[in-house]
Amino acid sequence: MEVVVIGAGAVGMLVASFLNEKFRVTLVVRREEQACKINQNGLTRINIDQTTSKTNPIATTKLQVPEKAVVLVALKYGQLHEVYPFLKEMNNETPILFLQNGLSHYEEALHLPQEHLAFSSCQFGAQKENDTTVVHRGIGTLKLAVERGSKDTFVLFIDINQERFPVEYMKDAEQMLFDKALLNSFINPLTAILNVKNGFLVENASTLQLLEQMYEELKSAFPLEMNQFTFEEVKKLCKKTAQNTSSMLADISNQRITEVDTIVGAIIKKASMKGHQLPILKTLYSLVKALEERSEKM
Ligand SMILES: NC(=O)C1=CN([C@@H]2O[C@H](COP(=O)(O)OP(=O)(O)OC[C@H]3O[C@@H](n4cnc5c(N)ncnc54)[C@H](OP(=O)(O)O)[C@@H]3O)[C@@H](O)[C@H]2O)C=CC1
Ligand SMILES: CC(C)(CO)C(=O)C(=O)O
Repeated sequence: MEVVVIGAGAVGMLVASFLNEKFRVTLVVRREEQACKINQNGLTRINIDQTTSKTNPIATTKLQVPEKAVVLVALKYGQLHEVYPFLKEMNNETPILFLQNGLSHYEEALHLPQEHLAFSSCQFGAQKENDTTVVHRGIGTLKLAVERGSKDTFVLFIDINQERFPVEYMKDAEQMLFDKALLNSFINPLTAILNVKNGFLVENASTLQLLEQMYEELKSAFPLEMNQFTFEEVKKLCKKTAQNTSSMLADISNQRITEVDTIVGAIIKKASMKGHQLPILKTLYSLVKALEERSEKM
């Protein structure tokens, strides 16, 4: 089986490096410079135990997918619109797996013509060190839910090292994405605003209290949806990815537009449709927007 990973950022490089231990992997990158570096030096993954693993995917800037390949989309939400036209024209039998956080891409992806479509919720931490090196910053499950088509098409992760890269198959893609957007709403805005790593949020008494208050606020807006969602899960993810720079903090630090709309904005919208206001989350949303605006002016 061949795998094509579109996007060689933190998640794309980490996932490609694990999959390349078993399959032929092509990484579609945006910059020629990154393609050359990966083709010359390979891809290096720094594992949690500080050991390194080297693989040799093929890197290219050409968006091409061979027959019988599975396509993984590892772009940020805001970058998806650049590849939708290509995905639409691709063979209908080519399976696509989306790896984004947030909710907005769910409905959009459903309009694609492909017969096999899946979504995932990545609970690991990944950080891009440079164009050829990715740091695994927290072992966490990659949850995968097949939205349509056959589950067998997406068994590609099954033989990957389960200790370092656990995978869990989920039934309901929309619920899975919603749960992850909730988790990200706790972690991402606060880490971006305070410029701290994920672990800080549960080590600091004031941020821990704020997380608890956010949990109560969200629970009163989504009592049924959060039936199985405990505060322990939030703490667990902060601890598991303690050393990670959240993707939102990485965006703010690099003066890029964040995914706050598809994550926090989408949760606020859902709550408001049910007649609930989320004052704490709305404040965090505005603060992240303020940081984005400040970057634009710099
Ligand atoms: N980082 C993390 O720990 C986690 C991230 N996620 C989610 O995973 C998704 C990806 O995030 P992450 O990997 O951190 O993001 P990054 O910004 O690190 O990676 C995005 C990559 O996409 C590349 N890119 C942009 N446009 C194109 C294009 N048209 N064709 C090919 N490549 C392109 C960028 O290239 P260039 O470098 O040239 O700009 C960049 O390397 C997000 O939705 C995020 O929320 C989920 C869990 C954990
Ligand atoms: C899992 C977590 C919180 C890791 O930082 C993440 O999803 C992100 O950074 O966007």
